Amino acid sequence: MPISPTHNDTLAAELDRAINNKTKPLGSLGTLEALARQLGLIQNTRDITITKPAILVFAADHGVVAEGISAYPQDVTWQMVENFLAGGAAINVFAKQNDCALRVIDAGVNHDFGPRHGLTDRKLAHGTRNFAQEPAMSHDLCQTALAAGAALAAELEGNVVGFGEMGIGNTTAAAALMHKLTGIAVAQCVGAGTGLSAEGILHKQRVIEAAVAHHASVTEAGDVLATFGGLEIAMMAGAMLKAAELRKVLLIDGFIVTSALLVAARMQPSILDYCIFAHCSNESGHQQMLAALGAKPLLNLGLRLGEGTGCALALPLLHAAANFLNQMATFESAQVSEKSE
Ligand SMILES: Cc1cc2ncn([C@H]3O[C@H](COP(=O)(O)O)[C@@H](O)[C@H]3O)c2cc1C
Ligand SMILES: O=C(O)c1cccnc1
Repeated sequence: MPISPTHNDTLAAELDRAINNKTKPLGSLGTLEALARQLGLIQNTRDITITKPAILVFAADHGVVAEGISAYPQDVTWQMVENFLAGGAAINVFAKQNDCALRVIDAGVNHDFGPRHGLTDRKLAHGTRNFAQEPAMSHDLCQTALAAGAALAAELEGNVVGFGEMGIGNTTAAAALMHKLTGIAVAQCVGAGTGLSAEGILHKQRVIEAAVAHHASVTEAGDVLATFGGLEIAMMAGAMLKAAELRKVLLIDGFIVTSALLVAARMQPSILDYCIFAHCSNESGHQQMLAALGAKPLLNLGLRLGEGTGCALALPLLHAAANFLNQMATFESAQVSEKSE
């Protein structure tokens, strides 16, 4: 199903009028005003609501770790999934703090968890293949991941969904996707990830450069995703597309989540109307990736973690935007004098 653009001149004018009539100098709530307007357009109403926000954290492993492109071993992926289930990760803390539901999805972790309370098992493989040598996924596997993500988004009860991820090596996949989908040089797409040295970053760059040369003929977004992506990235892209189709608000986290959106936006550009960019990550490359999407992030906290942490931290700003529009008095109702010149 196509994603409808949110453009609506009549509603936009109504929202602007409602925002401007609040007891404050014109424009003085800055970015919150733009946010309220966007929420109204997404929800197609002047009465915006934030109900049952949830963050979906997609986890999967990456064959490209065999090239030595991460500062941490692959086992950290499943160990962190255990940590999510035990409530001990940063995303658990921030989601709880902001009354946000959390759902952890095994999209393709290289570990057998067995049936586990709190883990949504959508495992499609024990990780992807090493894209330095062969495509990460077959076309069919990638399509299955997109469809599984869409099915998860269709189950959401709330109207705001944040996206997070866990997968050692996934900044390498995300950088390759960024290069292929924006044309920005690989050197500007790579960063330290979990903390590579300058030498490590250069090696990561060389690995990606060799891989993109190896797969030079791949250009279509779905093929780029299958060749360089991860199962968590593909499942996220599928969930994003379906969530936007269902007119949910999409909260976009850091470098890896934004790379999934790059893919989704290539498939359906109108998805961008539904996206709120939580923050600009410290992963070098994220700023340019956001610029390529014309995105203005809400926060700039120097985060470089992922897991959806930026989404959880930005959620109070969405509440603030909804609350000021719904609860502030107008000049008329509060009998406050309007601007005199
Ligand atoms: C303990 C730990 C917790 C994390 N939580 C998220 N990531 C983040 O780091 C990984 C990407 O970095 P790279 O591409 O360099 O491997 C992803 O799993 C991401 O979510 C973590 C990484 C570690 C080590
Ligand atoms: O921006 C992110 O999401 C990010 C950056 C570094 C490592 N993991 C995640």
